[in-house]
Amino acid sequence: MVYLTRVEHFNAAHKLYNPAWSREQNEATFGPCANENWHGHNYEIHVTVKGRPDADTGFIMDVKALSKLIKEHVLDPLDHQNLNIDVPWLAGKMCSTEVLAEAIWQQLAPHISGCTLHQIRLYETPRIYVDYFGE
Ligand SMILES: Nc1nc2c(c(=O)[nH]1)N=C([C@H](O)[C@H](O)COP(=O)(O)OP(=O)(O)OP(=O)(O)O)CN2
Repeated sequence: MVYLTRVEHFNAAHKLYNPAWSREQNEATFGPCANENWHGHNYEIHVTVKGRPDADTGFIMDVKALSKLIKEHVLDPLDHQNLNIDVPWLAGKMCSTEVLAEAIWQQLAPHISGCTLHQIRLYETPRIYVDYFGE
């Protein structure tokens, strides 16, 4: 099995805020990440597919085609958006890195053909990242 990864990036605003909780509970749990007036991140996403290289092309899949799929289904909906407000498929969800990685998988997986989506690695900051394997 061979693993192929495409790295992309997007910028977005969000806050970590549970609307079912009081402001005090949100601030106690999430600290400055609960700031009502939002904060932003330069996210980096690593999308990994797995499969066997095709005998004719040597490709698991054309990585340029993978890049186009990521652009259409992930970057265009998320880049320069407010994750809590602007993205229909995140409506009602907590916008943590974990939840975002799972949601990105759900958006992308149905469009990968000829090989298998293996991993979404999502960096919220250079020091915080999540790996999601679809389970
Ligand atoms: N389990 C999680 N914990 C936290 C998440 C998350 O998505 N999952 N997110 C945050 C915040 O969004 C927060 O903004 C993180 O940014 P920051 O504090 O700047 O992160 P760094 O640790 O990289 O920055 P330092 O300058 O090194 O403190 C919080 N928790």
